[in-house]
Amino acid sequence: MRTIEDLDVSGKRVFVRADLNVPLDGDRITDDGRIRAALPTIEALRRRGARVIVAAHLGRPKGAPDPRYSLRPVAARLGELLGTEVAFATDTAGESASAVSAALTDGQVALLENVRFEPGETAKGDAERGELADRFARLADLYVGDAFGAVHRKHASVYDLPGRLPHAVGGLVLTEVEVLKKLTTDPQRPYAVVLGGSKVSDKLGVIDNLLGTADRILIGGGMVFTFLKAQGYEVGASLLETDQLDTVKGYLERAEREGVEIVLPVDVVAAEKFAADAPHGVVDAAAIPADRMGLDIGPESRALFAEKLADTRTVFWNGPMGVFEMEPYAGGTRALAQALIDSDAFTVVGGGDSAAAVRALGFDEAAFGHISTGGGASLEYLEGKDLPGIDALR
Ligand SMILES: Nc1ncnc2c1ncn2[C@@H]1O[C@H](COP(=O)(O)OP(=O)(O)OP(=O)(O)O)[C@@H](O)[C@H]1O
Ligand SMILES: O=C(O)[C@H](O)COP(=O)(O)O
Repeated sequence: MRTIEDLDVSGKRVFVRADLNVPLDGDRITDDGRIRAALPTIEALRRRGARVIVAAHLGRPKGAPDPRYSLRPVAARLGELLGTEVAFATDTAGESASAVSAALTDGQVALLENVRFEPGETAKGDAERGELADRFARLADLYVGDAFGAVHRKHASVYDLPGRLPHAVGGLVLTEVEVLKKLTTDPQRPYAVVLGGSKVSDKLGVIDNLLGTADRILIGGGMVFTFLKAQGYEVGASLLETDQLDTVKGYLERAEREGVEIVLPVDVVAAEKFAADAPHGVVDAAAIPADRMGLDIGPESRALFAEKLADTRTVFWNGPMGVFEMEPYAGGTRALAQALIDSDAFTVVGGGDSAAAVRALGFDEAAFGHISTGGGASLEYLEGKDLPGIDALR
């Protein structure tokens, strides 16, 4: 793969696909980690006189403009971090984008509005994605793929556009891949993987592959309930992927056959509703009341998870253990982060929300081996799957 050093960027318009999918509270950015991670590539291009057009997605809007998912606050933060004004295009590949791109001078930076406001970005059909990629291609001379968190998405700005412009891989993608490679090629053992979060169906598939490589798999977060249900327990109003129950039963059987330990919580913090002020309490994982939802792993589970991590040499963690954004359900994630710090393992934390949780709960990033910007992306890398956003850059 060509790197940005291999491109002659001076005076050229360079389309940089970054992952700026940051958590927001209204229009306030609650964690800017992904914006910071995108800076080195943008700064390197600016220094060399490129006209930088940054494109990114935010959340999962439905292929049409939606003010809740506007990247405008991200443009402002990016400008603050770069110490220069960032022009903002109010559309993604329309008149505003063309005008902003045409007005850039050497070293200037612009951000396009959320690429997922265009239905073509996430379209299944090649033709529809291709049509949008053609419009993107008219905005720029060169392409740099640096959105590590989105490389597992076969989307127009990630997968189709690089085929239409001379392209290179960005430094963030290179760094991420280098670290994750260590986990796929002969990790030091015991090797444990901790899975949580809420994108359950996106992430369950990784377990199939992990059963062949990890020694222990610890399950927390919203992922727990599909496992508990598969074991025959009631999970009340908790997050549940009913159509995955058979798959999960298969994982549990295979784990047993192959001697891989799957560690599930023994207690959970269950609440009457998805709210910080809802009545809540610790219940047995095998007896979640019908009107309650599990929003965190309980104290006994935290101790159990810490014990299962204490002797590990390598740990990959993706997905918060609970709804850490609300203090009553942050304890599990806090305890897990502490257990990783207390172990002697090489630790990799993957995922936008997982990394945000570590920072929001006040941990020092340097206490972890690596904090990856990719959640689903890093899992798919570990699964050994083809990543469209990397394949397209080869
Ligand atoms: N028990 C639970 N019920 C519902 N939501 C939960 C539960 N536990 C954790 N979550 C939520 O999971 C979300 C994070 O999940 P996600 O799978 O997106 O994590 P990530 O891998 O770090 O991020 P990404 O894949 O987006 O990079 C958090 O917002 C958290 O509130
Ligand atoms: O948050 C992420 O994992 C990436 O930004 C990709 O987002 P997506 O899961 O909505 O494609």
